[in-house]
Amino acid sequence: MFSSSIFEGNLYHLSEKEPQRAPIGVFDSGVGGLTVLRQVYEQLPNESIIYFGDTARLPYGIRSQEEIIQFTREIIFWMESQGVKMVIMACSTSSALALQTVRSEFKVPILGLILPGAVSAVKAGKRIGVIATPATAKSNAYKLAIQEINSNAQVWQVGCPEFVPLIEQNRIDDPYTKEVALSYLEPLLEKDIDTLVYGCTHYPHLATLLRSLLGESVKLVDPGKSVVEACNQELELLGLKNTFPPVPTRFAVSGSSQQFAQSSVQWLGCTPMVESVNLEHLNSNHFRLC
Ligand SMILES: N[C@@H](CCC(=O)O)C(=O)O
Repeated sequence: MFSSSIFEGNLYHLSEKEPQRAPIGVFDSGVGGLTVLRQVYEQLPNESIIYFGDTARLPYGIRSQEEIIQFTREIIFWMESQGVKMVIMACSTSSALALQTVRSEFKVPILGLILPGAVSAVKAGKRIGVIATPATAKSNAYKLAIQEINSNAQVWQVGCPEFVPLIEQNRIDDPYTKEVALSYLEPLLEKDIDTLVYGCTHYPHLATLLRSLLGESVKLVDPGKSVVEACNQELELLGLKNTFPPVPTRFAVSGSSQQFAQSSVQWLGCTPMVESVNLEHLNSNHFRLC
């Protein structure tokens, strides 16, 4: 039953009595992962979730690969200690720059956004634009994954350094955000793209604005939706789907819990209880030994 899992050779040996009841860990640098959480609520309503936002260290998109790998390790190490049965990297930057490295370092299955997003992009079109953080765009992760699936697909990527800070500051309706969005989309519109991939989980928060600038003909691909579909399949394959009533989502951040509670209320529709978690004590020593 396990043999067709993509985690073959890296199986999570669950020792608890009812592993299905364990939560799924979902993480991002900030509120971006809430767009993935929304998909989890829609597609996997029975699952319990631990959401972590690394708000003390965002934005990730201008960090080095070494930093992103280290932050990702610390978060997954913490999530494992909280007993998660699976981790969804709800962050394209971590998925692009850290997934390959950390997947072999942990027992817990870890899902990233790039491959599921690329599969959906290839189904949607052939002239594909990707908007992403500078680190993700520079990594070429989406472009390589898309062209590996369809070598005829044409892919143009644009790094969008201003989007994450604007979204985290809740400046979505600010005219300046529209100006910035137009400058990022213009080169893609000139290429006559038929599909646009949200190469960062923060960007679906700009869906209304982006749709108004793109017109109706360009298809929007949300890798967050695709990774949750993949998660559903993995849970099924591993016999880990929760059949019990879920517990309320636990929210944790590395920065100010109050600030996160305030900024996430508009996306969640309620004010969450948010814990502050200090990942510093998990620092390098443990990982140097790995
Ligand atoms: N949500 C982001 C992280 C962006 C950032 O912190 O720069 C991503 O998907 O890449």
